[in-house]
Amino acid sequence: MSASAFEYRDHFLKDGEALQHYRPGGYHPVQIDDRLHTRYRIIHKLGHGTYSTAWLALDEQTSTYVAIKVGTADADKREADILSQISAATAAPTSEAASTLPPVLDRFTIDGPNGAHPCLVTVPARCSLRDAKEACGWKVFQLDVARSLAAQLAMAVSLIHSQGFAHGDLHFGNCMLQLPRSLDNLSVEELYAKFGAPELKPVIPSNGKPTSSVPGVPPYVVYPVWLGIPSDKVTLGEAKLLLTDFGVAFRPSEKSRFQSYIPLALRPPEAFFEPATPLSFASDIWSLGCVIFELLGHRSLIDGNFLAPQDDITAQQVHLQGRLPPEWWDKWELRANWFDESGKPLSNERDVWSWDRRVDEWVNGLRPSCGTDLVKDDEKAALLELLRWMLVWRPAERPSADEVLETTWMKKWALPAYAEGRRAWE
Ligand SMILES: Nc1ncnc2c1ncn2[C@@H]1O[C@H](COP(=O)(O)OP(=O)(O)OP(=O)(O)O)[C@@H](O)[C@H]1O
Repeated sequence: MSASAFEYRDHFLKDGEALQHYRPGGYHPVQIDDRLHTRYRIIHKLGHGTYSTAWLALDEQTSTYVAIKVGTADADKREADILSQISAATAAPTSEAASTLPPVLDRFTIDGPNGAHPCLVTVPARCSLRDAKEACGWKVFQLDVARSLAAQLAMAVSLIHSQGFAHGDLHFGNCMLQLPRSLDNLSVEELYAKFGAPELKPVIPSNGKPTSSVPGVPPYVVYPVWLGIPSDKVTLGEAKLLLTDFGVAFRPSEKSRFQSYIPLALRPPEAFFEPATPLSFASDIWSLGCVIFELLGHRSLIDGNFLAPQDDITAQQVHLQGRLPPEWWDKWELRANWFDESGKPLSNERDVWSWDRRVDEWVNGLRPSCGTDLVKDDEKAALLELLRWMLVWRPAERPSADEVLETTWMKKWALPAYAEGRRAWE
């Protein structure tokens, strides 16, 4: 019997991994209280992605909690290598940016019914920035918190780039908030009392008849634990970033990468208009600009869920940055649906969202109602100067991550907020 012959007993299971991925080459059927690599006791589920399930485990040798990312058997196995290479090169204690990357605490392979699964042991995070925002009605961060996180993210990207790697998947779901180490003071029972014990959803054959289970399919799936916090409640002292998911990171100098894996709304335009030109560090800079906006705003810079077509995304980008370079403009087949030949939008003025409008309404619009500071005019001007540069059409004209850190907005607003936050961590 294959995994497709199974379903959850609870048909409305949200946040559960799709059962059909429990198949040869897919997920490993991890269960609560499993002991991995003889020392890691599985305590709870943290989440799942396309290529992994992630688990909270107790390291019985050190009595600390760790996160274990258990890859699918067909996952690219290089993530731990890449992280190890970057952290080996940044072991210098002076590298503040190194604390924004997950340490590789251990790595091993599990041989299971679905194949050999790479396992990466690292620190557990509190929640992603996306989940923190989802948990907040206003979908905002306090202004200083947003500034500090933006500085840390730019520092993390600068560090990765300095080691020759591009991240390739910079988005809100891969930016996490660090968890205070005080979690280690909790026993497993106390942790369950505080955050909830694992909720198990039985997996049953779709014909409903009891049958012996298939080794590659777990007898139950687990709801992920919520260790997180609503975005507006994050204090400056708690705003410690962890940039995760190096599953598609790459070294542009070693191997050309043409395909972008990043969600369309944050995907740089060269991925669409120049599919035969390799992506590079500048592609991360475009996405970083989008994430910085999203940190400050209650909405993403480019409006687009996974259903939004590429042309709709391109049209919004043109509303922001003006006419495309001529060779791209000519290549854009559906251009005439949105713009005349001169680049003038065909839609109503109220449907055209300029940089100014996006900052006034999407960054500042809700801030008075939820009692957080506004981005004032001098900061807005510096922020727009930075974002316009990061989202320049031609990749070669975008700033490097180091240049981003040298801009007025970073030096006058983001880095000072980060420095103030650091004092609260110590
Ligand atoms: N260190 C961690 N601490 C807490 N949760 C984590 C951690 N690492 C991963 N997760 C959770 O597991 C999920 C999957 O992780 P990740 O995005 O790294 O996996 P992936 O399979 O590479 O996903 P993608 O579909 O983005 O390629 C994350 O969205 C997050 O909820």
